[in-house]
Amino acid sequence: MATLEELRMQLDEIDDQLVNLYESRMQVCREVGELKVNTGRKVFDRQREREKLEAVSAKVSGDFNKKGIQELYEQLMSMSRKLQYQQLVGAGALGRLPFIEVDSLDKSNARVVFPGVEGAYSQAAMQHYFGENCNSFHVRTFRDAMEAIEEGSADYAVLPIENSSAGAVDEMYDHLVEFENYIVGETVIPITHTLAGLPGTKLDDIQRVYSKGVALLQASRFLNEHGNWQQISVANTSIAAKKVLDDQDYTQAAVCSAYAAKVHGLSVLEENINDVPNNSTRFIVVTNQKIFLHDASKISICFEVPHESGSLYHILSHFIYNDLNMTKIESRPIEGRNWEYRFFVDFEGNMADAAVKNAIRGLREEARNLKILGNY
Ligand SMILES: O=C(O)C(=O)C[C@]1(C(=O)O)C=C[C@@H](O)C=C1
Repeated sequence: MATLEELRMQLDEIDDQLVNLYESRMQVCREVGELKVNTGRKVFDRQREREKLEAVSAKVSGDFNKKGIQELYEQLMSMSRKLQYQQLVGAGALGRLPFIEVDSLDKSNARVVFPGVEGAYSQAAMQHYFGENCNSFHVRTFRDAMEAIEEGSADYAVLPIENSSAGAVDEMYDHLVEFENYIVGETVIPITHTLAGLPGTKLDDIQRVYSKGVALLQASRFLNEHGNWQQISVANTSIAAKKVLDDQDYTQAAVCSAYAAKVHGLSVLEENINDVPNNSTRFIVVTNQKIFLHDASKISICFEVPHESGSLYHILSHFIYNDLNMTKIESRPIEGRNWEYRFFVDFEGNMADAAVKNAIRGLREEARNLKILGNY
């Protein structure tokens, strides 16, 4: 029986041949790449890849090896595609950037919209990004704000996208797909909820608590200590505060910021009722123009993948191969297609970087309905 050393020597010899063959194969793929640059033919040829996978698996025996050779060839062909995308980018075949680079945003002349009413967290985020005295107005819902941007009655909207404890604001992800609006900035602000009521309200008198659903969730520990309180979701925390003021009802309270309580003449009945300390929310700044700041460092995209094994894995390999750091992934159901999902990915980079152009080229060919949501 052969020793381990002898067997390893045999493997080394086989691997030398494999490495040489790999290099030869890639050299031919490079030539194919040149041909594609010159003819404008697409890099990804799904039909050819399918035929290749069938052909190679027919040449080996046994299920285990059939599966193995298919996986190996999927990888090989994915490497050839990436090489060819690089060639296309190198030859300038990407054409113009889909977004226009700008040096700065004209914050002082901008008209900005935020959802909710005076005192909303979105207003605080807006002031944090655009300055306290920015020219602003408010609308009721996130959708209303997206519409105001799309139709041009505002230049920018400030909207929540993610909370540090409650996670993604799902509704915003769907709006980013639906509307032709793009993310151009982001800002994170601390979120400290209070329980607010009419001056003189006693905790024992409270029967109903109003707030945005996600804010009720973030204060669930405190609210659950008062299990008899009915929790009612409204469009916004500041709208909840306003409702308590308007109704003049001592059995009602709102979960909102101390600032919203003050603006609406309510008393803070209980301070800081967050479940977790350091609760904060990330807000995005949205506009209807395809622009990005020259020092932008994060890109958000969304795409769909064919409903088949390995498709997400292959799409994500474009980030790995181009050395791009993926910072977030979310999925949302695709409307009308049960159990199929659209993916949202954030990764580090600037649209003008070669690595980013290269990855986007690959993603555009291989994913379905790729949309660049913004570079900021
Ligand atoms: O045949 C081509 O067009 C190639 O570029 C080669 C190759 C491969 O590696 O075999 C690579 C990418 C295509 O999607 C199909 C096949």
